[in-house]
Amino acid sequence: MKLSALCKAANIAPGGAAGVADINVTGFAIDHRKVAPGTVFGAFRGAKFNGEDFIPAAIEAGAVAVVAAPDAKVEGAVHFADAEPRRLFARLAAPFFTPVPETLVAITGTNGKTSTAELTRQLWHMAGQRAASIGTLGVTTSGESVSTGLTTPDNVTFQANLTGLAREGVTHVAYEASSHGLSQYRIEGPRVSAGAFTNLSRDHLDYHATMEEYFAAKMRLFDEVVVDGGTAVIWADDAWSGKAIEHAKARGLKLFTVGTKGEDIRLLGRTPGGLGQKLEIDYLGQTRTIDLPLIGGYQAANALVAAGLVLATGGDANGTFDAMKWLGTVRGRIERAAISPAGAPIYIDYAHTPDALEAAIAALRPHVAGRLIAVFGAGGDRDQGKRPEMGRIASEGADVAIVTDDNPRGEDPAAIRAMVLAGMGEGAREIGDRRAAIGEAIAEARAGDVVLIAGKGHEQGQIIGSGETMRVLPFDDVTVAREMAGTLGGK
Ligand SMILES: CC(=O)N[C@H]1[C@@H](OP(=O)(O)OP(=O)(O)OC[C@H]2O[C@@H](n3ccc(=O)[nH]c3=O)[C@H](O)[C@@H]2O)O[C@H](CO)[C@@H](O)[C@@H]1O[C@H](C)C(=O)N[C@@H](C)C(=O)N[C@H](CCC(=O)O)C(=O)O
Ligand SMILES: Nc1ncnc2c1ncn2[C@@H]1O[C@H](COP(=O)(O)OP(=O)(O)OP(=O)(O)O)[C@@H](O)[C@H]1O
Ligand SMILES: N[C@H](CCC[C@H](N)C(=O)O)C(=O)O
Ligand SMILES: [Mg+2]
Repeated sequence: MKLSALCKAANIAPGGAAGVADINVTGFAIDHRKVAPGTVFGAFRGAKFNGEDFIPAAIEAGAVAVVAAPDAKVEGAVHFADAEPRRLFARLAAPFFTPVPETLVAITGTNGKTSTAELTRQLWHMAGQRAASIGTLGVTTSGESVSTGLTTPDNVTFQANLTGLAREGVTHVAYEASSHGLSQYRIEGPRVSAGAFTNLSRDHLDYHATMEEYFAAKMRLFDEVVVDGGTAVIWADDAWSGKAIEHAKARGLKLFTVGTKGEDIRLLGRTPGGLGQKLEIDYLGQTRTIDLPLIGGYQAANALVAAGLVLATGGDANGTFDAMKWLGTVRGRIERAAISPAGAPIYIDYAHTPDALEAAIAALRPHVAGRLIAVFGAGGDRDQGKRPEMGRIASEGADVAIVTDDNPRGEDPAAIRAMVLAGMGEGAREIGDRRAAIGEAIAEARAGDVVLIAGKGHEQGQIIGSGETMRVLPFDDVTVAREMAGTLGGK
């Protein structure tokens, strides 16, 4: 594709550079090691590196244009200059990455992005659409799931994935917009019909200075990313929902609110059952009952937001609400892994924030006749302030709380556990080795008890060390829970 055609399609002036018309563009890269002849290179100032340092090497490798800050030094290639080069790069790349699926929706919020994206995909699939989700679980279609390593992949991977999916015939994609992804313009480019906000609570305060800054990063979804005239689907029951609604209104988006305070899908009642729950909702003045085969108030919220996204993008109401009774468990989100020898169910959940841990405990509480035994930890090289809060929530909410390791990364695991334990009352237990901690919880469980293993969900490894010494030791909570239950005589 000619660079001039890209500029025209993206409505970008190439800054008076001569010869743009004749330049052939063969691809886009943000890492100079991926530059080939004909590539447009995005040189960004990052947390670890200054991409501008690699401009000469990128040009040497054949970059024909460089998107970078105005004061970057670009010699021997066209310089697309902008104070926000990541955004300009995404816009310039968008016409290159075609086709794209017709219907794109993005989900932001501290917790519930993966679940909502995946449940949206399932609802579309059941409505006969070719659908995919992109997020923490990777790129998921009805046939397979391929990991990308990040929740929100970099912009080139993201746009290339969308084109790949469209070529396979996928027309509908729901994807997660993490705050890192939003603040780094990783998901900019294609046309996004609707955005959803699930909730906001403490996380990532190592990356964002304050909760307000963290919220502002998320609100770029409504302020800038969703297309003019698109829809904002908002979970209305969160403390930050009112502010999210203000952003959507200020931008002139259509509002679709969901929850007990929702105006579009109003949750009237929720009754937990054995393996699921009954939801009573009001939609357009009509009361409906939904048999949701997932447990927990949090998963009810995510399923209803997913339904909101489907309806906001043209889905049929009767079909969508009916299909909710067939929704499948999202991998690692209140997923039942095994039954202990004494008959206690063992659930795996991805709760790695205080609010999520509270939600996971609340999800299981109605199913506990005896004691709730929780095994949990906090990740290394991440927000430290959340650790004692997680400790407090586990010791208040669970009957037995065992602190263990969860991806210590570059930190001393014992020091992380000590910070978690600082928030816990008497009786807190500490077993660093995750396998041993899971084993102890399962061995201890009696009939009527429920075991919760929180923090790693779908993850397949324990990350130990950082930089050159980083190792990922294979570890899967579901497998370990089954092995431990099996060894002890459960199933
Ligand atoms: C803090 C953060 O988000 N970092 C991500 C970000 O880095 P950055 O833009 O700051 O880049 P950098 O590494 O400083 O490098 C600057 C630029 O130089 C380029 N470069 C760098 C080295 C080189 O040799 N050549 C070269 O061209 C890089 O490609 C980059 O464009 O962009 C990189 C390229 O896409 C990511 O790999 C990197 O993710 C790191 C590994 C990471 O751990 N990110 C986590 C925190 C993250 O993003 N998590 C979120 C949220 C999770 C959640 O949902 O809670 C996620 O979306 O996954
Ligand atoms: N709507 C919700 N409200 C409160 N907690 C939730 C909600 N949805 C999920 N959770 C909790 O958060 C955990 C992670 O859920 P999920 O993976 O869907 O969120 P996420 O936003 O994608 O997380 P991440 O930022 O790590 O990608 C769940 O296992 C659960 O404990
Ligand atoms: N997207 C989150 C995942 C955390 C998962 C948890 N197991 C941990 O390692 O803290 C993060 O990178 O902060
Ligand atoms: Mg996620």
